[in-house]
Amino acid sequence: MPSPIIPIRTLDKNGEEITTVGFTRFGFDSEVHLDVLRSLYLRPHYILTVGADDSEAEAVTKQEAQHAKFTAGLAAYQSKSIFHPASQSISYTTLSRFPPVRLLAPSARKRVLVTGGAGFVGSHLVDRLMLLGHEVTVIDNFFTGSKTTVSHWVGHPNFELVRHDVVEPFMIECDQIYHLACPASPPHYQFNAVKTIKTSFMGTLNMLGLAKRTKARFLISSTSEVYGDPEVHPQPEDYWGHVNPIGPRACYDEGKRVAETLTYGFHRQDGVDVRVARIFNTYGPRMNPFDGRVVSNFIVQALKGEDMTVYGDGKQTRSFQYIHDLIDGLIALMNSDETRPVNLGNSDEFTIGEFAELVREIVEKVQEEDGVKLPRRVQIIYKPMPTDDPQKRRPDTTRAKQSLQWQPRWTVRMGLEEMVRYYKAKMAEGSI
Ligand SMILES: O=c1ccn([C@@H]2O[C@H](COP(=O)(O)OP(=O)(O)O[C@H]3OC[C@@H](O)[C@H](O)[C@H]3O)[C@@H](O)[C@H]2O)c(=O)[nH]1
Repeated sequence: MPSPIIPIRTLDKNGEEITTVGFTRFGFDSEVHLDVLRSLYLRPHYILTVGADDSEAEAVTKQEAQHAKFTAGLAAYQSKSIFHPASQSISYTTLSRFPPVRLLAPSARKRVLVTGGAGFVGSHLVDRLMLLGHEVTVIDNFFTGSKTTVSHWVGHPNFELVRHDVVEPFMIECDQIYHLACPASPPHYQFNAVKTIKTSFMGTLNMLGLAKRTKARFLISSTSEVYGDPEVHPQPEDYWGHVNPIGPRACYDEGKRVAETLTYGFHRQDGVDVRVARIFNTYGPRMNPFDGRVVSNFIVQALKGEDMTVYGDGKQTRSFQYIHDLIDGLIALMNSDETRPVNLGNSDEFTIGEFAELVREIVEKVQEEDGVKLPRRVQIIYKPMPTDDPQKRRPDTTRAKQSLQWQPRWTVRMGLEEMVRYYKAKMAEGSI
């Protein structure tokens, strides 16, 4: 894989530079250059909009010049978008070349189904699997996912995108199933609680049925929410949890709990080869800026100069993991022999109040680097605490370390900086 140069230095928790993500483990090579991955999601945030006096051609020329400056000659594998404020419209161009993918021997190439593959986590998994040379089919109902997250692969011979809702059966021949489909942000999953439970239960039932027939290995994305408002801290996998079965979060918490129960039912009864990832709070580029979760809310608020909304007194805690660490963990788990549930999360724990201050500081730093003058410092304001909001959360990742030799590498600061740059680009193109 060529290693193009993008002038961003990312240091891991030990101060070592991160140039690649992934690793060879359990006979599966998941390593790709970070710069190649970035070229799929990180647009230069200097995207120009068409000015009142600019023709579209002039705007494109200006945009290309800025683009070349930022990427130092690297082809960014994304369609270009040009925002026209006067008509509130956006023009997309098509890609002239797909990102280069590894050439694998047919015996090494896997046919992988990713449900929810146009979502935040799914699209990053798709990028990785595609760059590694596998054949990927995405099914998504686009309730919270978006075609734009995978549009750079549409038309590629190794890729297929299908609009499909997992509550209906789906037939395909495949070797591995990453079952990620389900809204994950509290406002989204509470929007239609019955549909969320249906998705968790019937979607998982359908995908397990498919795994049984095809003998594909099945991985489900479960969640730290199965621990509810935990009485044990940090949370190991053998903690059974503390969930309110009739509260507003139950559609998701109990939905995922029953999905895990189904998964182990098929495993014991039918010998389906299963993997269960309990994912803790994760953030990164392509997270829907309006999905209502804390990281996207805080960054968007700070970038727009609006007050940052802390719910409750801000003393509740969360531990935030960067998307690339999660994808490393998911791929390692899928290819390992570990059939027990595995926590995937970062153990760097923050109170939400502290986290708001950190996000504000990072947004200010990036704005300063870009020469943006802020009219005033954004304020942190307090709003009512949502019902049943867990008071603390931090993963015990001993099992992931022992079984997968996996530990998060990204510092929260590094991940946040990248996400701020991503959202700046989104704002520049008018989509935030
Ligand atoms: O604007 C906001 C948004 C959220 N918050 C608070 O920040 C904390 C984190 O909230 P989020 O909505 O980001 O996420 P939660 O931890 O509640 O749920 C998440 O848990 C793990 C995943 O499986 C799911 O993606 C999601 O359900 C909560 O205490 C919430 O009340 C704010 O203070 N302000």
